[in-house]
Amino acid sequence: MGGDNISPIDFNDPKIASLPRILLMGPRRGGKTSIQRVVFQKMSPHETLFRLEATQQLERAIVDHTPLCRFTVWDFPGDYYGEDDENNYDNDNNNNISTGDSVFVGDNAATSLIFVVDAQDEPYDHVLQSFTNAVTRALELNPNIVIEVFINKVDGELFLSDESKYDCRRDIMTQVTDELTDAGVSPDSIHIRYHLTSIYDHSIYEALSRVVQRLIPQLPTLENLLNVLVSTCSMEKAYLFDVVSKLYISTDPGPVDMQSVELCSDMIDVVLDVTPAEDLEEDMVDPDSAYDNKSASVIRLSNGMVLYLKEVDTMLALVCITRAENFRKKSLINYNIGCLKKALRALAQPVPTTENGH
Ligand SMILES: Nc1nc2c(ncn2[C@@H]2O[C@H](COP(=O)(O)OP(=O)(O)OP(=O)(O)O)[C@@H](O)[C@H]2O)c(=O)[nH]1
Repeated sequence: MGGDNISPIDFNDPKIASLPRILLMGPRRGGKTSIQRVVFQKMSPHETLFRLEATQQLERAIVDHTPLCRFTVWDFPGDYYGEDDENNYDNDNNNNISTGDSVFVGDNAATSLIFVVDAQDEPYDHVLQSFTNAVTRALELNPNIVIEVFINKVDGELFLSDESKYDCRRDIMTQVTDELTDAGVSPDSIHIRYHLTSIYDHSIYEALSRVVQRLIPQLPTLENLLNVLVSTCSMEKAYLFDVVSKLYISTDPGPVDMQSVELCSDMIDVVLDVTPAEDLEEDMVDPDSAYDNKSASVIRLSNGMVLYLKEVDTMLALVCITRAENFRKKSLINYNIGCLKKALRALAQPVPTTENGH
C-alpha cells in the first residue's frame, strides 16, 4: 500500500490526481476506515475494534500494486458529505483536499462514491437523508460519478440468516427511493448499486472488487481476453486477482459464484504463504518459490475440479477453475496463458501520445 511509504505521497501530482478515486463517505462509526485498513493494509478485522479512532480529517492512500489496477482511496471523516466542497481547503497538509478542487470531480478522474451505512444502527432515516443530499450534489457536479452503497456490519446475531440481510437491503433501498422522490429526483434516473458487506467475511472483498472493476478503463478488453482463454481451454471460470489486495479485477462473462471466488482468493493466500517476501518484491525466479513468473500452482478438489494459479503480471495472478479432464492438455493451457500474459502487458502500457498531446 502506497500509504505506508516513508516519503509523503503528493496527491496533487497530476499522475496521481488523475487516477480513479474511491470516496468513502457515511455516518460516524459506519466502518469506512475499517474497510480501508482490512482490505488495503491487511489489518485483521478484530484489530479494528481497538486500534481505530474517529477519522478527524481526510485520509488518502494510493493502491498501486499492479499496472492495470491503480487508484486512490479517500477516507472522509464521519458525517462529511462534501457540503463545503466548492470552498477552499487549507492545503498545508498533503492529506487535505487540494485548493479549489471538488472531491466529486477533481482532475476528471473516474470516481466512485461509496456510502457506508451501519446495518446494525437503525433507524436509517437521518443517515439516508444525508446520503440522498450527497448523491444529488455529487451528480450535479459529476454526472459520471458511480454511486455504491455498502450496507456494512451485516454480521453477528442480527444477521444470522440471509433473509435478514435481504430484508435490511430492501428497507434501505425503499427508504432511499422515498428520499429521492421527496427531493424531487426520479429514482430511476440514478443507478445505485447496493452491497451487503462485513469486514469479518469475504463479502467486503466481493463488493470492493465490483467497485474497482467499474473504474478500470480496460475492463471490456480484459473480459474479452479471459473469455477467449476460458473457451479455448474449456475452463469453467478464470479470474484476475490483484494478489496484494485480493480483489479480483476481472473475470470472463460467465456467472460469478461467490464461493468459487473465495476459494481462489484462499488459494492466493496459501501460495503467498509459501513464497518468501523478497521473491515477491523482486519478482525473482527462485526454484523454491511458489509465486513468480515461471511457477504455477495446482490444487485438485475432491469434486473433480482443478484450481490453477499463475502469475501474469507484477502482483497480478490468474486463477482458473477447470474440470480435471480438461486439465490434461497442460501445454495448450500454458500456451494460451502465455498469450494472455503478452496481451496484458501490452494493455498495461501507457497509451503513447502524439506531439500535440492527443
Ligand atoms: N461487526 C462489525 N463491526 C465493524 C465492521 N466494520 C467496522 N466495524 C466496527 O465499527 C467500528 C467503527 O469503525 P470505523 O472504521 O472507525 O468507522 P468509520 O466509519 O471510519 O468511523 P469515523 O472515523 O467516525 O467516520 C469499529 O469498532 C469497527 O471494529 C463490520 O463489518 N462488522
